[in-house]
Amino acid sequence: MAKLREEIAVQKAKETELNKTIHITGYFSITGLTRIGSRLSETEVKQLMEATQLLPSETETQVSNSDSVEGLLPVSKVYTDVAVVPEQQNNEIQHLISNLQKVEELRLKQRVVDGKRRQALSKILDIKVFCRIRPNLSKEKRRNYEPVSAESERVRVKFGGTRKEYAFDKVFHQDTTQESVFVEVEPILRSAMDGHNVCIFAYGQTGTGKTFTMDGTNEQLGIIPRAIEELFRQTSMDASSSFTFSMRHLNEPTMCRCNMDSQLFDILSKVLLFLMYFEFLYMIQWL
Ligand SMILES: Nc1ncnc2c1ncn2[C@@H]1O[C@H](COP(=O)(O)OP(=O)(O)OP(=O)(O)O)[C@@H](O)[C@H]1O
Repeated sequence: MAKLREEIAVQKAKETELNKTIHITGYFSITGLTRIGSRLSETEVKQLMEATQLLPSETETQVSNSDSVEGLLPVSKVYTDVAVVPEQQNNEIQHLISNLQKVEELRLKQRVVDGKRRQALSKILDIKVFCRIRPNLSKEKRRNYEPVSAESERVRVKFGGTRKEYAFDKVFHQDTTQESVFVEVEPILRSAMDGHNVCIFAYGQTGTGKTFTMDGTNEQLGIIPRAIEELFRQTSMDASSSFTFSMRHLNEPTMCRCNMDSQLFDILSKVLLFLMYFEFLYMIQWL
């Protein structure tokens, strides 16, 4: 009998020891779960706890003090402390994460496309020379002959028995709208946003339409206001970057009045600085 009692005491001691181990294992498992809690849904945590038989049965609402191990919280207390993310919030978080991944992928794609566009533009955007022919104004006397005839890239000028022909990248005819002129200039703005220094200038004799082309009127905006508007529009579309532009607007009216003789005209043509207009130097500089 005494031996039997001794045996029972040993078994009880073993049982107590085993219970301690279960609580300790349970505690650390749940602590681990709370660390990754933000990634697990409530159901997932429950399933895990049920699998390890640590979750108290639904009927078990109260846990006696004897359940707690010295220095450790009872299992039910630990369970309620677990920071479980509710199912709906978890879905929203997963949705947000997948959206962020998509945005990041799109950004990467855009960077590749930007790189290609930059390469393409640097090939196209050399020096471009355009010629705009001003229409006759109502106050001007109509001549019975046309001193200027133009094609899409050539202009022929007849004056004093001489004829001259000039080649351009593009010729804007008399009826060309401000918008059509700006469309040709627009790629240069993209180039400015890519970090290149760009310059647009108009050259020409007084009254030929430099101010009209660059500034325009309230009804017919010229290159400068359209360019500023377009720059703001494009930069506001890219919230991930910040842009700093510096612009200079130079006016050199005397030069064309004093020196508009054929000699200077020829020199300018030869060094490829020729434009029909030269009054405004409009510089957009990337810093
Ligand atoms: N493409 C055009 N269509 C209609 N009107 C034009 C055009 N170009 C110029 N004009 C008109 O011609 C006149 C002279 O143009 P503008 O003042 O732009 O010349 P400018 O080259 O700037 O002259 P200046 O060197 O004396 O300042 C203005 O009344 C302007 O409205």
